[in-house]
Amino acid sequence: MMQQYLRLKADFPDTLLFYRMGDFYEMFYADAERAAGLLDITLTTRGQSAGQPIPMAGVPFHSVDGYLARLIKLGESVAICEQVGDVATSKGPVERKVVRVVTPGTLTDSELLSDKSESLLLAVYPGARQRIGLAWLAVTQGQVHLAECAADELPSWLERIGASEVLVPVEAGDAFARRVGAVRGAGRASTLTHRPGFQFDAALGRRKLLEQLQTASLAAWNAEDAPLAHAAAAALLAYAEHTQGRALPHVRGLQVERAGELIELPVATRRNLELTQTLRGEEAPTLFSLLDTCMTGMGSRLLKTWLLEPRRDRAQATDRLGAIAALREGGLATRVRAQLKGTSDVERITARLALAQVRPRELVALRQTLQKQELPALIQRAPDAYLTQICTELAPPVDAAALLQAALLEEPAAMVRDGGVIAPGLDAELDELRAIAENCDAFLVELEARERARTGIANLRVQFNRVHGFYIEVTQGQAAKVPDDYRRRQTLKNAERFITPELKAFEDKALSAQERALAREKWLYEQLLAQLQPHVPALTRFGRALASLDTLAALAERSLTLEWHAPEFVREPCIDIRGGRHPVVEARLQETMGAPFIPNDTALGPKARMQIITGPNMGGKSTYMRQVALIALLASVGSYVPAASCRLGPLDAIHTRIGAADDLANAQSTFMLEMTEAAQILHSATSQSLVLMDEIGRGTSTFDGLALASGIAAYLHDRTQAFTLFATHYFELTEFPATHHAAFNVHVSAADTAERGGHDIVFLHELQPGPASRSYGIQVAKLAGVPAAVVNHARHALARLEAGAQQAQRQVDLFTPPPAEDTAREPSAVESALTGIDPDALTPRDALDTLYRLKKLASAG
Ligand SMILES: Nc1ncnc2c1ncn2[C@@H]1O[C@H](COP(=O)(O)OP(=O)(O)OP(=O)(O)O)[C@@H](O)[C@H]1O
Repeated sequence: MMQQYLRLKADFPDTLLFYRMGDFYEMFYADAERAAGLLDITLTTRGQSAGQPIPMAGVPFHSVDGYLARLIKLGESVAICEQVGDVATSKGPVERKVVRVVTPGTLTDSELLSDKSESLLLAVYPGARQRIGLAWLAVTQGQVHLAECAADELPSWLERIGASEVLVPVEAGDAFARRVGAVRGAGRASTLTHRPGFQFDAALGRRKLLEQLQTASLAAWNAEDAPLAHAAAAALLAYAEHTQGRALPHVRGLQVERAGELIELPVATRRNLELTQTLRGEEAPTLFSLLDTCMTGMGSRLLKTWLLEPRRDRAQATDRLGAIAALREGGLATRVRAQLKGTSDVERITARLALAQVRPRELVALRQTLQKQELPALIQRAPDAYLTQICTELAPPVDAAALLQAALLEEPAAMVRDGGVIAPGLDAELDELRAIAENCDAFLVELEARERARTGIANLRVQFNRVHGFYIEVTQGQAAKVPDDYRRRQTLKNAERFITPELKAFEDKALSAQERALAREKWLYEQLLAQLQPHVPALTRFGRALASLDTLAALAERSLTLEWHAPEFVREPCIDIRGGRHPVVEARLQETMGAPFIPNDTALGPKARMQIITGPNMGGKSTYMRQVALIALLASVGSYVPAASCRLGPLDAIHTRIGAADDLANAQSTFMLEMTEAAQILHSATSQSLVLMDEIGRGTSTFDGLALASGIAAYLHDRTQAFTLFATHYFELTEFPATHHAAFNVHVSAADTAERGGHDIVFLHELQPGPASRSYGIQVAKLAGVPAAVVNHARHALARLEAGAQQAQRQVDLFTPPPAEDTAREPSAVESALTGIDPDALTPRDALDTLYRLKKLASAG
């Protein structure tokens, strides 16, 4: 057995091997030690190897899912090795095989996956000339994504995709693997898996893609000319198949992603805007948690993708807005959502069906969803092209529903191996075998009565247990009375157990009937899955249509409940918002204090591109800036927005630089991080980007900070010309608009409360034109509970500082551009002459002449 184990283990050196032995999965040697540590299970030993006991640890097979979940969370992969041979007939250890490998990027079990997010597998192939090929998929979805990028763009792609597991060629080297491994997507590190370089083969990848898509060309997807992505796809598909132990018949879609098509949302932006995670890493409250009232997991997952992948082109967003408008009419969204309630996760169930991993109860859930016919009727008359298209895709494959109806019990067992899954009437043989097993009880009662009469033993009992099978039990006192045809099976303290030829014959028949019924059910279930395979593409389409409808209906419901309005897309560059609100802050205010959110307007256009925002701490600057970004994002996604109206011009990116905690993990100081993020923005923002700068420069000394902030503002204003919201505490910056035509001052208002002698403050949260008149730091400190002595001290110190500053009357002009560096200066006559001289070619006489000439030139210059 150990030889068999070691042979199997040799194919999975870096993966924990769960080796099935009876009711347990066992691990040996280093695997056992590692798993014992990770799972906190007992480490024992079994047998010996080279005189040493072999370490062993195991988990019961019926609770394996819980252990798998924990290992996968820790980034481990597990190869599941099952007994595939017949225990009864095999000589030596029963044949075993690794049936699937569970890895972080290829999960399919519903127990291991989150309902609301995908687990993605990504392959990265570094090609020639600093180009990189990327291919990724979720095994539970039907689509492969391809992309190619320059080497320096790789980190942002990795962050955006946020894969759970990344495949890299072994040959790419440690430095490359470290670079890939260092990037954290979606707030977590991905597991890095090395694959042999030959698997990253472009020709093979193209062929595999053609096979998956069942077509002769990739041209329809615009994917012919992407050899590096094809190479990545080869490794991706090979690995996905390897882990599932079979082909992936449900993967039938392809999408090529090009950097320029999406609105760029760098990781800092996603984090700062708290799109799917709060700054503290929690799931709520975020924009996603506020929006996600979807009725199904597939709807929620689709909504998340929509939120994170808005397109620059507005066609898709316009379609969605049209559908939402139609769903808002006459309570249609409410009726659709009522129908969607209780809908099963068709997308995942279909994927698991395609991989033959689907459980009976999932199929019953699918059947119920397929049998619901009301949805198409509900939306078919809605006057919207997108909804009409969804409606045609919502026609479920009727044959699949019929197959499921005929084959499965109403409430089947959880596992096929337990039996009790297949409906009566499907298969005559199964029905017969079941009848035998069910008639057992009647036969036994009858046999007991007969044997009591024959032997005269009144307390004789016919019984069954798993170890000994059927037996007749007689107490010790009566044992002498048993007839000759009784054979002793077991002797207990107070009783003897016997078997008779008749009972033995019955036992053989009953047990084998039960066993055969189980085997028959398993076979019938496999047949059912095979019969359902042709319906996989239709089911995939059906699932996608349900998910889209669910997402749209949720957005419609949100827009009604939260009183949002449709945005308008325009060609001219502008961000024009009336009565804009921050949706998450507004919801929280309402929940916690029942207080209203103060709406604010934003008017950015070619002549007014930059707002310099001042005002007290706690005044609402950050909230205001984020709300503008969120409204622009929501509009681009194709959702209604928290504003009375919104006109939005072209948008290619949303950049944010907002103070965050030190990134200690990456050993960067706050200031270093601040400048790195600022540098990235200055390099990549364009005149169609929206840039949020919150208190840039505050991480260093006042003069340094102010100087840098003014430099950055000038660069964004003059060169980048992006729409910029620039919040600052440097009052000096309120002078900036005086010399920069497209910049203007606004401030969040606050008022002194007169009744307390002007020493307290109320925040009005209203955005008003012009600079703030003064700062309120000391009042805010007082509000925060800083001791009165400190506040008093500060107030006096402030008065002295302000008086001193007035006396000095500094006249530093921060915004005059620095003198241009004299790089383009013409060379002087002497320099030109010097360039023309070749000293090695000069005779002493020439040299002397040249010297006189140069001297003359110099004096002339
Ligand atoms: N428009 C608004 N209406 C109602 N309440 C608001 C509004 N804007 C902000 N607030 C409230 O004020 C709090 C502080 O807002 P915010 O963090 O935006 O202030 P800030 O000016 O950026 O402060 P700091 O300069 O200290 O970062 C918010 O948490 C919110 O509760």
